[in-house]
This record gives sequence, structure tokens and C-alpha cells, in this order.
Amino acid sequence: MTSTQVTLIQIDNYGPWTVTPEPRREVDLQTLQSRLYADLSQLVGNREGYVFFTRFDNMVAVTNGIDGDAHALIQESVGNRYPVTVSLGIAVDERPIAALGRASEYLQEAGSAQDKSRQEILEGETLPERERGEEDVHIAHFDVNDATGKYTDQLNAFDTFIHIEQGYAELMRYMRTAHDALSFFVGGDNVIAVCPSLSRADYHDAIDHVDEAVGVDLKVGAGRARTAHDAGMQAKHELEVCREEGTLVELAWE
Ligand SMILES: Nc1nc2c(ncn2[C@@H]2O[C@H](COP(=O)(O)OP(=O)(O)OP(=O)(O)O)[C@@H](O)[C@H]2O)c(=O)[nH]1
Repeated sequence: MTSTQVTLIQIDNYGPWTVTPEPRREVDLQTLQSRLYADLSQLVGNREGYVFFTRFDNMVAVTNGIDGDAHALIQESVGNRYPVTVSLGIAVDERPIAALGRASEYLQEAGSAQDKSRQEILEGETLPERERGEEDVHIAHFDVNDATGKYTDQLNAFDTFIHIEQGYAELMRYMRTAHDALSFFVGGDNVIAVCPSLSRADYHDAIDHVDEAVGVDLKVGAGRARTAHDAGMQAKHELEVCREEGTLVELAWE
């Protein structure tokens, strides 16, 4: 059984800040957002977690093994380095979407994302060390088959992007609806999904669904471990097995 610890990272009062005292230069906002993501990726990644940029003003992290004090340090570090602050909601659940749902509620209950007085909230529950298990986090790494040969080397970069995004959109919706999983585009032709316990047949169904719906061919490697980093690394190795053997689904535990 999985126990995914999810942290919602939300920039405080960011909407109003982007237009105060007047609209700020877009390039500066893009620079701030990407640097903040990069810093969070290191701050969380150095502690074996994963952060996904999602909408940049809201980011989702898998933080098994990162306790409340470590979250507070990450929050303080951002506050010291940036002209904005972040609020953090943390929750644990077998179903990744349920964990994110509760993490979101902690912030929503503390006030609106655009409430000036709601700042640097740190609320929620972390998984106690004694309750952590070796298979708490399941990560699936999806990749488009031969994206280079079929798209990158054939089409212009924008039409390639549309194909990849369509595959991503269909996959993220399917995985959320069918399995309460959270799937995130991570660049290139890659999607990383934070999953509950799924079977080989479940993964085959997801791949079949995306192929039927939008004609994008995927393969997937999956891993399970104590932390996002370890599960994700297993998933990458399994994806290499897919490449070597020409298979579509490889699970580290079978
Ligand atoms: N974030 C991330 N991106 C990756 C990873 N591996 C590949 N990519 C991206 O995916 C793009 C395509 O690379 P591949 O997936 O290896 O190439 P492919 O043409 O799809 O070939 P096959 O995957 O072997 O079918 C690269 O340009 C990278 O942007 C990964 O592990 N993580």
C-alpha cells in the first residue's frame, strides 16, 4: 500500500503582486517563476523529494521523509531569497489525489491565495518516521515512443509540442480519473506520475487509452520506494529496460 506525502506550494498573494503598483514585465515574472522552481527543486530534491512546476504559482511536491521542520527551513529560505513568500500545505494518503486535496484544504482554510494577510502558512500532517515503509511512494515514468523519429525530426517544433501536450493531457486526465494519480509533464516527451498501487494491466490500459484517444504511443517504467527520488530512479531504469527489450510496461517489483 502506498503512503504518499504531498506538499502543495503556493506563492502568497502572487496575482496582486504581479500587477502592483502596475503590471510587472512578463520576462521578469517568467524569470522569477523558473528560478523559484529551480531552487525548490534543489531544496526538496536534496532531501530526496520531487517538485513539479505545474502552474508555477502553485507547485506540487512529493515529500516523503521531509518533516515539518525541514518544510519550515525551505519556506524560510524562499522568503529570504525572493520578493514573494510561499505557503505550504502537507498531507499523506494512500491516494495521491486525496493527499493533494487535503494539502489544498489546509491552505484554503487559512485564507485565499489572494489574501494579503495569508502569508507563509505551514499546515498539515507529515508521515511519522516510524510509520514510513519501503514502498510508500510509487512513481511511473512515461515516455513517448520514438518522439524524435516521429515528431522532433519530422514536424516543426510547435506541431511536435501539440502532439506531446495532447498525449500528456489525455494521460493526466485518465490517470487522475481511473486511479487518483497525479501526472506531470517534466519536459521533452516525459511525464512522471505519482501513483497508488497499480498493476501491469492498469499501466497497459493507460497506454492503450492514450493511443486510442489521441494516437500518441507511450511506454512506462514504474518503481516503488521510501522516497520519490528512489522510486523515480527505479522507474527510469525500468524505462531503459523497455528501450532495450522493446516492451511497453516494466515494473521494478516484478
Ligand atoms: N525530464 C526528463 N526528460 C527526458 C528524460 N529522458 C529523455 N527526456 C527528454 O525526452 C526527449 C526525447 O528523448 P527520448 O525519450 O530518449 O527519445 P525518443 O525519440 O522518444 O526515443 P525512445 O524514448 O527511445 O523511444 C529528450 O530530448 C529529453 O528532452 C528523462 O529521464 N527526464
